[in-house]
Amino acid sequence: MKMLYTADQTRYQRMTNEELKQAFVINDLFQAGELALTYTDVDRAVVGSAVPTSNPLTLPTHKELAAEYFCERREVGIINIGGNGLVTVDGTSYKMENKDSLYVARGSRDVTFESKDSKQPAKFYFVSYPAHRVTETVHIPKTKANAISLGTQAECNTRTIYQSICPGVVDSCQLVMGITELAEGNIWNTKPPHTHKRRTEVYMYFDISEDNRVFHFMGKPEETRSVVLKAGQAIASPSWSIHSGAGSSNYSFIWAMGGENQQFDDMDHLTFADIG
Ligand SMILES: O=C(O)C(=O)C[C@H](O)C(=O)CO
Ligand SMILES: [Zn+2]
Repeated sequence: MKMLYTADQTRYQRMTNEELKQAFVINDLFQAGELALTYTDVDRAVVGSAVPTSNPLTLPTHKELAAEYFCERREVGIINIGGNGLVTVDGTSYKMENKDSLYVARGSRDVTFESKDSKQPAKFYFVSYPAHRVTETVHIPKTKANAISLGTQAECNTRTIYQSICPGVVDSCQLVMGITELAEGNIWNTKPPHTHKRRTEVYMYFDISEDNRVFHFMGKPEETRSVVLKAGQAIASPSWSIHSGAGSSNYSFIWAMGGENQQFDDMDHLTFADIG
C-alpha cells in the first residue's frame, strides 16, 4: 500500500508542479488486472481501485490498518466507472453497472471484485474511512442517488451531482460520496469554490478523453495553485484547501468526504473576489 503525505498550508505555496503532484495526487489507479491502494493523511482516507480482468481481485488488509481484515474497523464506498461487474461481500454478490455505488459496512470480512466481461472490465474506484459503528452494506444503483441539478450554461457550469452515499440514502459513519457530471459544453465544477474545515475531500476525475485535462485549483483561497490532471487521477484536498476545477472539455468526477459531519451543504462558500 502506498502512502500519501500531503503538504501543509505553508509548504504547498513554495512547491513546483511536480512537488504538488507528489504531495496531493494519486496517479496509479485503474491498472488492468490490479488492485491499487493508497493510504492518505487526509482523515486517514484509503483511496483505491480494482480492475479485475480474467480473475477476481480481493481487498487485502495491510500492516498500516492494524486489522485482521480491511473492513474490521473501516467502511468503504465503491463506484464502478467501467463495464458491468460484481462485488461480493461475505458471500452476497451485488451487480454493479456503470456508475452504481456500493457501501460496504464495517465488519465485512471478504470483499471481492469481478468483471462480467474481461474485455470490457469493470473499473471499481473506492474510498474508505475509519468507521465507529457497524451499519449495513447497501447497493445504490445510479437511479437511487439524490440527483441535484446546478449551474447555468452561461457560466459553463451546468452539472448534476449524484449523492449516492449520504444521509437519507445510506446509513454510513463518516463517508459521504457521489458523482458530479458536467453537461456537454460545460467545464467548471464547484463554482464558486468552497472549503469545509470540518471535512477533507478526495476528487477523482474521469470521463474525459486522453487529449483533454482538468485544471484543478487547490490551496488557501487567497493563494491558489493549479494541478493539471488527466482521467483516472485523484487529488486529496485538505480541510483548508479549495477544490474546484475547469476542464478543457466536460468530464465527470467522484468526490468523497470524511470528517466531523456528513452535512453535504455545510460549506464555507467563497466568491471569486476571495480567490487570489
Ligand atoms: O460540482 C460541485 O459543486 C461539486 O461536485 C461539489 C463537491 O461535491 C464538493 O466539493 C462537496 O463538498
Ligand atoms: Zn467540497
